[in-house]
Amino acid sequence: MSVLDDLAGGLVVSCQPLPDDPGDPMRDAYVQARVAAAVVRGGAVGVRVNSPAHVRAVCAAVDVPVIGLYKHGDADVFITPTAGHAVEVALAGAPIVAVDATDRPRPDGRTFADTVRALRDRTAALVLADVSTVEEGVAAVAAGADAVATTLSGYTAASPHADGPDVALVGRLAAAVPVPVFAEGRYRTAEQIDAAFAAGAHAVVVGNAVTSPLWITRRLVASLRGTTGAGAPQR
Ligand SMILES: CC(=O)N[C@H](C=O)[C@@H](O)[C@H](O)[C@H](O)COP(=O)(O)O
Repeated sequence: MSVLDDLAGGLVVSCQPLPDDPGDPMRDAYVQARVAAAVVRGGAVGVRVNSPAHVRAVCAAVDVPVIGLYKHGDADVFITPTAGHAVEVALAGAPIVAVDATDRPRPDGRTFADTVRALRDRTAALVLADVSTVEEGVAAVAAGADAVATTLSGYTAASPHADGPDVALVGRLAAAVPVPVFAEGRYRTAEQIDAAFAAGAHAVVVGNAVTSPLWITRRLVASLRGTTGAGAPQR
C-alpha cells in the first residue's frame, strides 16, 4: 500500500506563505507547523509544504503524509526546480515530493526525468508531477512520476488563465494517465471540490483559501472596495 492511498478521496491542505510576498508574517516554520496541525485536526488527510525547514517542522507536528516542495528562484520553473532541491526536500522527511514537470527549461539544465532518477537513487520519496496540460502529465508519467497534479494550470503560457480551478484538466488527466490525479490550483468552494472528485480526482488540494490570512484578507478588502466604489466619499 502506497502513501498515496492514504490521500484517496480526501482534502489535502497546502500550508505555505504567499510566494509573491516576502513580508508574509506566516513565513515561519513554527507557524506553518501549527497551521498544519490545525488543518489535520479539521480533517485534512495530507498537507503540502514548502522548503526543507518547514517540511521538518510540519513532519514533527502531524501524522499525515506531507507533500514537500522547494520553491526557489525567479525563473519560470520555481517549484522544486532542480534535482538538488528535490533530494533536499525528500531528505527533510517528505514522503512525496512535488516537482515542476512542465517542459520549460530548468535552472540546472536537466530534465524532469533526471530529477525523478536522482530522487529514486537517493531517497524512497514518491514524485508528484506539477503540470499545466494533459501532454505534460502524460510525459511526466512516462518519465516515472507516481502521481500528477494540476497545480500549474493558469500559470504557464500553455494553459488557460481563469479565476477558478481547471476542473476540465482533472478530467482529461484522469482519462489519460494510470496514476492518481490531484486537483490543485484556485479551489475555494465545496462545489468546486465536488466537481473535481466527479471529474476523477484522487484528492483535492486547497491552499490560500484555507491557510493564508494575508490572501483571504486582501481579497475581502478588494471586494469591499469594489462594492463601495474606489475613492467613494466617506459619509
Ligand atoms: C502556482 C503555485 O505556485 N502554486 C503553489 C504550489 O505549491 C502554491 O503557491 C499554491 O498555494 C498551491 O498550489 C495551492 O493553490 P491555491 O492556493 O490556489 O489553492
